[in-house]
Amino acid sequence: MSHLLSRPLVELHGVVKRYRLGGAAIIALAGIDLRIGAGEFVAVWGPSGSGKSTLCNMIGLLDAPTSGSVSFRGQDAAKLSDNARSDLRNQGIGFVFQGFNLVPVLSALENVMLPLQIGGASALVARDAARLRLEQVGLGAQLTQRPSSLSGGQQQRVAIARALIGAPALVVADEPTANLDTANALLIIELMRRISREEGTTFVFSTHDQRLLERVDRQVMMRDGCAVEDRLHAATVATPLAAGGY
Ligand SMILES: Nc1ncnc2c1ncn2[C@@H]1O[C@H](COP(=O)(O)OP(=O)(O)OP(=O)(O)O)[C@@H](O)[C@H]1O
Repeated sequence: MSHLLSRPLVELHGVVKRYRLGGAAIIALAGIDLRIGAGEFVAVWGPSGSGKSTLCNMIGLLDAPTSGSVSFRGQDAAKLSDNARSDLRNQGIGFVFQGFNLVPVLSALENVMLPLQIGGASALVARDAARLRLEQVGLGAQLTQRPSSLSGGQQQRVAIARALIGAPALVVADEPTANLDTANALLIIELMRRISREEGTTFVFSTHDQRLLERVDRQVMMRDGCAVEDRLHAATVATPLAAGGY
């Protein structure tokens, strides 16, 4: 789907993020303009320190820019109260992290149920929805297992199921494959892309692994806080590795 034709879900205008470290100013983002449409599958690529995580935090409304604006579903995040911004984020955006961030004492099912229960859903409703999501990511047989008994790839699939449990329009994944081997990294990307295609969910993930870029529709290349390249790309589909993988 073209980012020029599709309705923008996220819009960044002139986004600058500056940090102070001692007396020095660090420019993490140097003025980013970006429009991400509904249903796009986007990789943010760049070397260490180029600003990928900072950009993900902006897109996910986890952090505010020093200057410039970030809008989600047409709403300028800076013009919302803290509560309204949290509501917008909680209802519209799911997150996946490099370290999976699962609760160790909870089962896979309980981990995925958690966001719905925090949002006020009954255990019955949350359990049914979580089971469906875990089946969708190929973990229907691992519902009662704790994270420590799952592989890294399986833990990240639980985290993806958890990110999707509220049916968000956008999933932001900061280096979701950094702790995985290549085979599992590719499976995770294929899984996210399949869900994006099936449900129209927008995915934005960061990576420093260039090999993953051929699996995405759009590549945003970061260098020194700037988006130096933003291009559409005909993604390679279904590899033998991914077929039947989960
Ligand atoms: N909280 C912070 N305080 C000070 N400087 C920061 C902070 N967060 C990020 N930076 C700096 O901003 C720049 C961009 O960091 P960022 O983490 O966004 O890059 P990255 O591309 O995600 O790097 P990596 O691949 O290593 O995670 C770096 O120079 C980093 O040191």
